[in-house]
Amino acid sequence: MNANVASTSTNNLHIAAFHTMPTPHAVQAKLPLTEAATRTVENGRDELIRILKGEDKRRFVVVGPCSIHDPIAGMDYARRLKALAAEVSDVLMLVMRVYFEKPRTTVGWKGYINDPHMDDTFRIDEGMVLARQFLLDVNELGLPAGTEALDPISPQYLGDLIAWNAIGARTTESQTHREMSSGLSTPVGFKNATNGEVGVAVNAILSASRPHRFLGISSDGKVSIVHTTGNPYGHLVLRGGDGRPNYDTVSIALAEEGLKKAKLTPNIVVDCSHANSYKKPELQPLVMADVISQIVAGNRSVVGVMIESNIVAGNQSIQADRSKMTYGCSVTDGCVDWETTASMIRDAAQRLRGVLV
Ligand SMILES: O=C[C@H](O)[C@H](O)COP(=O)(O)O
Ligand SMILES: C=C(OP(=O)(O)O)C(=O)O
Repeated sequence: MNANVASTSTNNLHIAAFHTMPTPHAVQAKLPLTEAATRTVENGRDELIRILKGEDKRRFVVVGPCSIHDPIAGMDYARRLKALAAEVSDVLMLVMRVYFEKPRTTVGWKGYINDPHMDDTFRIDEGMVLARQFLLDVNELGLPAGTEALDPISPQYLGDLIAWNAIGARTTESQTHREMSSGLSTPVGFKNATNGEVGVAVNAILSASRPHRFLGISSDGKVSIVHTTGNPYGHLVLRGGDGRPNYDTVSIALAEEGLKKAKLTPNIVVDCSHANSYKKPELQPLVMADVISQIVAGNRSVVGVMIESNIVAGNQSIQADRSKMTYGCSVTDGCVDWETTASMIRDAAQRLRGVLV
């Protein structure tokens, strides 16, 4: 690592250091994609695309911790989810939420890549390798992974291991994220804004579907002009906003109308967490049950749901003394516990059997 700042009287006044990162190619060479992981990523993306095209009548569920902070607990969760995925695969496709980058309302821990040791040492170089190892392990189990694409450079390091990307509520309106999405290799779910505005996500889907030219990095770490071809698999994620849910039948009908007006396929994912459950994780089962009722009643636009779930319910603060922390409990948003998650998914599968069209 080096640390030098070429500052002048007008430049880099607030930058203390530049530490060089290993290139994406170097990180990938250290932890290469295996055959089993490649199969999981390719099959996961294909299944998602078939669901988005209406060729596969199942629905997908992006489910897992609000953020990964402990890879041992994360893999414990992944193994449970893999077994559950096999049980419900006739009607539901499960994608594990593997979120490493947290967009904060103000400040706070920004995730496993930014600060993997959770002690403000900010070893992004180590975090990137640890995140890649975790994604490899999840994919080798045969479980596809979904993540939030927040940092526009990270996909060059990790994108080959991701089956589904989200653009978050705080960045759906950002040109940088729309440009990045236009080049991502996966289907991308754009969330409505934190104030509940859905139009920005519809605009994001349109923007990302077109080719763009912008500044980025190549796999050998060179600043480059990136040429993208456009992403045809953008869809809408309703997460509620401004303290109000938006998964009810009227909100979904309005969202469908907005997508159709923009000449987009009305594909909607409902995030059972965030403002849809007033940030009370214990309300997520009610949201999910309501959305499943809409599908059972004939709704075709809801293609998936998202659940924030962990081994243990709720959340906890990060403590310097790790022995005081609860295993398998979120350090960001509160989650439902494993038992609740399994029964939400089993109930949904039970109700969907025989009714999916
Ligand atoms: O899902 C994650 C959080 O809602 C998001 O990162 C914002 O978190 P914060 O409001 O605690 O910063
Ligand atoms: C940050 C998240 O959600 P949102 O962008 O909807 O706030 C998340 O799902 O982790």
